[in-house]
Amino acid sequence: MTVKLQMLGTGSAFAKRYANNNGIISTSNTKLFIDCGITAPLALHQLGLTFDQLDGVIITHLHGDHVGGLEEYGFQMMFRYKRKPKLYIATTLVEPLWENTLKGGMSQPGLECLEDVFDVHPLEPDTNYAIDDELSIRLIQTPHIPDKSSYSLLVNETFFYSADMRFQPQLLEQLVQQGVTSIWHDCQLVGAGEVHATITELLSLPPSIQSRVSLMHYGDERSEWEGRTGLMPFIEPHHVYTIDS
Ligand SMILES: Nc1ccn([C@@H]2O[C@@H]3COP(=O)(O)O[C@H]3[C@H]2O)c(=O)n1
Ligand SMILES: [Zn+2]
Ligand SMILES: [Zn+2]
Repeated sequence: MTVKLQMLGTGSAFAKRYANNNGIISTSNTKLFIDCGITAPLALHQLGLTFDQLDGVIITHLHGDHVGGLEEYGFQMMFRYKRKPKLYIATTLVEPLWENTLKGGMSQPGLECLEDVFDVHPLEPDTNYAIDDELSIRLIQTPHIPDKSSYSLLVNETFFYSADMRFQPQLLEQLVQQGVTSIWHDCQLVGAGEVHATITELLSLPPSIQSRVSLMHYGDERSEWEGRTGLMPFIEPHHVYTIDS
């Protein structure tokens, strides 16, 4: 059983050297986007892939660097490939994704709700969902923007993908105690960490946690930080990682 994860990009929302922090998670049967942000359609093309080569998408929250590519994804699947992609998303985000993000661009006669475009699979947090025989996903609600729902992903009980979240050392400790062996964490390299964990905060983690952490969702200043991130390597865009070995 091998689950692979390849990042289309590893950049922060404002990064220009790195595409949005979106991934492709795959098993022998299934290939899904993890988020589909503004730069995802171009990043996918640059990897030599097309939308019909994926089965669907898992969404973590409604910022543009995570959902800004969904209009093109939905339209390409509808008009070019004639198939509804799967959309795995927290129940709380189903209505706002349509009403606040997609409706303005996508609504027309026959396209009146999210289900008209996607095969929607609403997910409850703290519940494991078997995507296929090799892949289970659990959403964990984590703090990002006050009063806006945002979710991290726990994959096969062993891999934690923060998506966008503020520093939560107790949660990270608890996850490791429960058997998580690998943590991919968003990382703000410059400035105060009002909505993301900062590199300073992450460097305060004990070695037992740091040794499991890799850094993603970083800014264009990454090169200035090479060798200065403790035990935590940067995730490389486009590299194919095996995440549950
Ligand atoms: N309260 C907020 C809201 C947003 N932001 C910035 O906007 C970005 C949106 O995408 P993100 O990846 O969540 O990162 C957010 C912050 O850079 C921010 O800095 N403070
Ligand atoms: Zn983001
Ligand atoms: Zn965000």
